[in-house]
This record gives sequence, C-alpha cells and structure tokens, in this order.
Amino acid sequence: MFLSIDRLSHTYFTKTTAVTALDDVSLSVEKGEFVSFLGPSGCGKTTLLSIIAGLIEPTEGSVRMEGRPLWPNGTDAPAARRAVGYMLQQDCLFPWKTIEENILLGLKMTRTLTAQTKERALALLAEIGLAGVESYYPSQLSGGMRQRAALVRTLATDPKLLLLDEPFSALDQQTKLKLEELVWKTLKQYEKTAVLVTHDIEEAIAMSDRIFLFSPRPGRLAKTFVIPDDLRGRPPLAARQHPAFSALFQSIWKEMEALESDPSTYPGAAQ
Ligand SMILES: Nc1ncnc2c1ncn2[C@@H]1O[C@H](COP(=O)(O)OP(=O)(O)OP(=O)(O)O)[C@@H](O)[C@H]1O
Repeated sequence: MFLSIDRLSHTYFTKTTAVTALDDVSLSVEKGEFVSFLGPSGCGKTTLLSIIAGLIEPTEGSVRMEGRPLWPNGTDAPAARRAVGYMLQQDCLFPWKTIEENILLGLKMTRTLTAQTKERALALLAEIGLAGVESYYPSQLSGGMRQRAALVRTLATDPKLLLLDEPFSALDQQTKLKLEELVWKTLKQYEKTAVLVTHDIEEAIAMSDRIFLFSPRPGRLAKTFVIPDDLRGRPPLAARQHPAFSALFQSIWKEMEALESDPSTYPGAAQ
C-alpha cells in the first residue's frame, strides 16, 4: 500500500472551543492512483490534506507512505514529507520572483538544484505550454498560466505524492476544464500518485480513480466510489461526455443529499 491512513482523528482546540474536524478516518491509496476527497464545506478535507502534508499533527491515528510514518512524528518522517508536493487554490507564486525563479524555488530549498534538475523543470514548463515566460513575473500571466507554473513548481522536485487542494476552483470554467485535462495527463505521464480535495462532484468523477466521500462535520469517511473503467481510462473532458458520467453523478449527488439531511445514515456512523 502506497499511502495508508489509519484511525485518524483531529480536533482543533482554541481557548474556549474544541472543534472535531475529523473522526476515525481510515483509508488507503495505491501507487499511481488518483483519488479525490469529496464532501461539503467544513467536513475536514483540507485538514486531512494538511495532516498528510505534515503541516498539522493529528490528535490521533497514523499516516504512512510506503511503510514510513508521516505521523506519528519520528526520525523517518521529515524524509518522507519531502517526497510530498502540495498545490493550492492560490498559485502561491512569489510576485517579486520570475517564473523561472519560482519554479526552481523548491529545488533550491531542498538543495536538489543541479543543471539536470533545472533542465528538467524548464522542459516541464515547455511541455505544459509555458515556454518563453521564464523571465516574466507572475503578475504578467493569466490565472490559468500561473496555476500551470505552480504545477511545474510542484512537480519540479519530483514528489512521489501530490496533494491538490482545490487547485482549479478559482479559475473560469474554460480554463478550469483545460487545466484539469493538463494536470490529469501530466500526472498519468509521470505515473504520480495524487490526492485531490474538491467539493465539485463532476471534477471528482472526471479526474479520479476513486472518490472518498466525507460526511459533514465531523468528517467521517461515508462512502468510497470506484470510478468504472469506462470513465477512469479517459481524460477528464472525454469522461465528462461519456454516458456513464451522469449516472455516477446522480448516485453521488443522492448520497451527499442523504448525508447532509442525516449524517447518521452512513454505514460507519457512531451509534
Ligand atoms: N485552525 C483552526 N482552528 C479551529 N477550527 C478550525 C481550524 N481550521 C479548520 N477548522 C474547522 O475544522 C473544520 C474542518 O475544516 P476544513 O478546512 O478542514 O474543512 P474543508 O472540508 O476543507 O472545508 P472547505 O471545503 O470549506 O475548505 C471546520 O469546521 C473548520 O471551521
């Protein structure tokens, strides 16, 4: 198993409140798989992603990648975390740095910047249609171009696992569809394992091999949908046009409606 999450819970404590964001979540992801965490706002998707990224320490449970613990914290954890790349809704490019400087930043920070890794990053930039913008500043690019540059920066360090936190949600519809297509094809080409956080059912179906559906807060794993072969073998735009797409959309929609009206209906609900 590539990524395994076992009995993970997380509660945010403030001076006056305790908010349980995740409750007893267990799931696993195979190498090369693309999975989505789908669920309503506040169900703990970002919390779970941040835990996998090593940014938040869970209250309980463990996360392992290729058998090495990301949590609980241990001597192996920092090395394992360096193999995780994170892409967010905002491109998070530094405005005062050029695109080239931005995409090489991760390599510099991990001390892996060599002539070879630089060449690879610049080749990737060209592959995704951004050749010629190396000396531009982020403000000189469109939102979609900036997200593409952010993708190159994330992939430049050759992470084993990519965490994508709603990276398409700030884009207009046409740019979003194009970028979904590009990300899907690039990740397949490089055989990357990826976890996408989204509350967009269509996006989850179009991009994923499996969808983990979470209940409203506290986030619990309510149901896992395996995307049929007819859809998962196709790039997102082609998948969206396949007849099986709308049937799957309907069944996920119904499940989400049922969960929102009565979260206790999911199989693993606390008694
Ligand atoms: N730093 C924090 N302190 C206290 N509560 C928090 C903190 N971060 C998140 N929460 C709460 O934890 C719950 C889960 O938040 P989280 O951002 O993980 O959900 P989400 O599913 O990603 O939501 P969205 O889709 O809106 O981004 C929410 O109720 C949120 O208010």
